[in-house]
Amino acid sequence: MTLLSVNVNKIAVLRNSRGGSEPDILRAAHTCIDAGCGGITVHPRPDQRHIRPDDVRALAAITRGRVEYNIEGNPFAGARGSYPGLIELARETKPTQVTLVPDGDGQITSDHGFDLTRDIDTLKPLVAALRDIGCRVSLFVDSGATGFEAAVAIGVQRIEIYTGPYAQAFEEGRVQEELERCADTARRAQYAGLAVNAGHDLSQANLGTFKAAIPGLAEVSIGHALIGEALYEGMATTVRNYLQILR
Ligand SMILES: CC(=O)[C@@H](O)[C@H](O)COP(=O)(O)O
Ligand SMILES: NCC(=O)COP(=O)(O)O
Repeated sequence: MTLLSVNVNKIAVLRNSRGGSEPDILRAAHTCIDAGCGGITVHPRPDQRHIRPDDVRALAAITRGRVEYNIEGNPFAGARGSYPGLIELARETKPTQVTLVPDGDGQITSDHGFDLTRDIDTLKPLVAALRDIGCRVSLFVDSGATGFEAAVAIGVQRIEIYTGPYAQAFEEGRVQEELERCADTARRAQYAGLAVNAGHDLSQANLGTFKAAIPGLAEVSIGHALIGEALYEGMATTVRNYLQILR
């Protein structure tokens, strides 16, 4: 069974749009956990547009001993600002897994993975620091990535395949080539000794096809589509509840 880790960034986007504490990110996480998800994911960014350091800490407390906790981000992000930084947050909160992602500070969302051949020396001390803290370490990579043996040699345990291009291809009805690229990437990573996660723009529409093509897929982290779908699927009940009050 592939573990579903729900990314709750978008709950925080909504909350931050008004200030205050609604919608409550912890209530949302509890709801996902009670519904049976296997993990909660956050991707704090240095501009704190959604997940803030206090959210990272509070979610660590409610996930501990119940489900996996996955913190994603660029370890160098906000290096010059007041944002505590990914490694410091991991040291404080001890998540199950840290997924390193090579985002720029102001990037609107993640849109590429590491080049393992070029980035491996930079990653080495970070991976070591995270392993010392006791976190599983995963690296965000594009389909078609190479250099998995080198990643294993520095202590990396998983990759997360960036599925944005897969989701785009699926929507455009030309999925086969990108799906095969993802499957080949997963096979090579597994052969090198890495477990394989996947994420970005996965949805109820495109997830089944992806899972069927990737034997042994360990985890998917899903936020944007899942939160949007939850709005649609919960909307009718909520409207009916309001109408009941107004009778
Ligand atoms: C690494 C990845 O694909 C996700 O974490 C995605 O970037 C979500 O981040 P945002 O919610 O900030 O777009
Ligand atoms: N790692 C991917 C993730 O956490 C969620 O990405 P998305 O579903 O918000 O695109």
